[in-house]
Amino acid sequence: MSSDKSIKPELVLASSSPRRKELIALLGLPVTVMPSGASEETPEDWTPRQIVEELSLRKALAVQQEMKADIPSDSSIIIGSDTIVVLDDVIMGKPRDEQDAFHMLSQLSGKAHEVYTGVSCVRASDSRSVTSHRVTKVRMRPLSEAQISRYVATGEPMDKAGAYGIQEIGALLVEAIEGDYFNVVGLPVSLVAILLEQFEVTVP
Ligand SMILES: Cc1cn([C@H]2C[C@H](O)[C@@H](COP(=O)(O)OP(=O)(O)OP(=O)(O)O)O2)c(=O)[nH]c1=O
Repeated sequence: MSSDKSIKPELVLASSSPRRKELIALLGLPVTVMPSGASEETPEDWTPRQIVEELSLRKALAVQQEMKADIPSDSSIIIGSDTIVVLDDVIMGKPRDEQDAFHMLSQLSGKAHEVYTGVSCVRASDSRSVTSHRVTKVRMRPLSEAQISRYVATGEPMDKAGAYGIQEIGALLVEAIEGDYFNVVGLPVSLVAILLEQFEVTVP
């Protein structure tokens, strides 16, 4: 056994997502949750990669600014994340209302799309940041209008990009995925582990 000289910091999850909270626990480090009030507005001409990377950094930096009011622990690392669904050149965030959810699911029906998730880690003490993203391909089975209506009526789509949750009833709509499942759920945990290595933080 080698001696463990790695740093064990506190993680601060800059998110209100219950899925991200559950997933980050897999890293086995102490976690505090501080939802970020950062704006999710982006310019029309940004690429999917730009959107998820910039927004994840924006969310983490907003929480870092808030933490300055408290006494920041030097070893705290703030983690921000953002997920979008991309169908050809259509970018889908969370639906505005049930009608929007129905429209998104009608577009996704019977086709493959990409889920982009950005992750940003910001060190509280000096604002050093590392940011990256992952892409997962998801193919949905063809859905009838009645099936989409019934799914929308469950209320599940409303807080999720692309109006579905692969980890819940939305699993029944998905035919195949290619890539990181956790990326679709909203936090690619192995990418978080890779980014944390940049701060000499090792996790199992
Ligand atoms: C595609 C898909 C998305 N999602 C979720 C992940 C994200 O929580 C959400 C996309 O919205 P985001 O804006 O990425 O995140 P959020 O508003 O839920 O939380 P915060 O900004 O505070 O971190 O969609 C699923 O839970 N399952 C899925 O299958």
